[in-house]
Amino acid sequence: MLDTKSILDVLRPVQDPELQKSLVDLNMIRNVAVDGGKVSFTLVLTTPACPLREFIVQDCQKAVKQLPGVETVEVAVTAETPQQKALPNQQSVFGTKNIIAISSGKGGVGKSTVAVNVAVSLAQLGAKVGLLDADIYGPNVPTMLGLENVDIKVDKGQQGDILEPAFNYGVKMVSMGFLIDPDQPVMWRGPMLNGIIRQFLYQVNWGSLDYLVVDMPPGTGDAQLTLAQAVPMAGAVIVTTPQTVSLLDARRGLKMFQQLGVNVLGIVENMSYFIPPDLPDRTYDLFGSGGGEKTSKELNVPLLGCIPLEIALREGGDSGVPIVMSSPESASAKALKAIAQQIAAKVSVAALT
Ligand SMILES: Nc1ncnc2c1ncn2[C@@H]1O[C@H](COP(=O)(O)OP(=O)(O)OP(=O)(O)O)[C@@H](O)[C@H]1O
Repeated sequence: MLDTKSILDVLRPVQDPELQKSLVDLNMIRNVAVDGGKVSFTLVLTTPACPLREFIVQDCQKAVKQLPGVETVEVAVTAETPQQKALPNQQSVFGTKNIIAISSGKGGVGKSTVAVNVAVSLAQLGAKVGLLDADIYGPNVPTMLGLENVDIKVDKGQQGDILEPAFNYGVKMVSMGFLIDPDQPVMWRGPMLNGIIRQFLYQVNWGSLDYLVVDMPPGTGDAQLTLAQAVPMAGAVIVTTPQTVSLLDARRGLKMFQQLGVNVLGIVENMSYFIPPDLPDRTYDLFGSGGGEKTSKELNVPLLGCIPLEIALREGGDSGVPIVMSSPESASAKALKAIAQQIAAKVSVAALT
């Protein structure tokens, strides 16, 4: 007989491919209903950006259709992102489930480009997303998000000033660029960093967020230390280019996060190959190839993806319309979206294991 129990029994062997556990045991199958031959249930994923969504739905449908008498299987998909737990000396950001640092050993490798496009991709996929631009030396996130000339509002709260984040493309954002005078010499900025990062974590009206993406300053310095000590980090992503120097710097960054006890989610190789706009079928390895893959194998961390060098990606940054918005079908937008999904999946696995 078709009933809730028989449906759950047949779904029990279906596993979440990342967590390698039964969907039923993980409480990811809910609201099972049977109406004659019509079966329906809700699949609750661990991230709205799940890269394997279709695959899991198909697995579920296949399993239920084995039962005699089943005519149709309707699967409603939702998500509940798990929350990263704080260590005893850390203070979580109220309402924020996961903090992800986007870092690089060296400047100019495309760290902000990755941070912005990953944040917008996650929002496009239905996640609640914040972006904290902590890059004190080159805070270019406001330009890339089309928020260059916004005035941020400050609310006088009982516990001090609370900043209202700027907002575009589904992403809430604050930037060092809002607080520092662009003409101020860079050497005066370092000592302010710790205080501003804390202010950006705890005195911004972030609301509820699945992911707070942090665009870190390049290198291995104070910002990384402040963040790792203050808040529970879901993980760090290291952006690099295929050049040898850049990869060496990436290795250093990776070791630093590992020493700070921060889970390194993986490496992103940017500017992997060049796609000429007039010859989109041709690609050129301008900086050599395979470096990211080699480093990921050597250091035993995943390669989350490779992004081509594309003129439209730079133009998207300059014009304030990220490429995942303006040209979602371009090679770099597809790579960035897939990277965002990989990051989200790895964050959920880390929180649940
Ligand atoms: N794959 C790419 N294709 C084309 N242009 C790119 C690509 N990645 C980054 N760029 C461009 O390179 C420049 C530097 O990128 P970005 O600002 O993201 O680097 P960064 O590592 O954050 O630098 P900084 O250290 O100054 O913060 C930008 O103009 C950006 O648009």
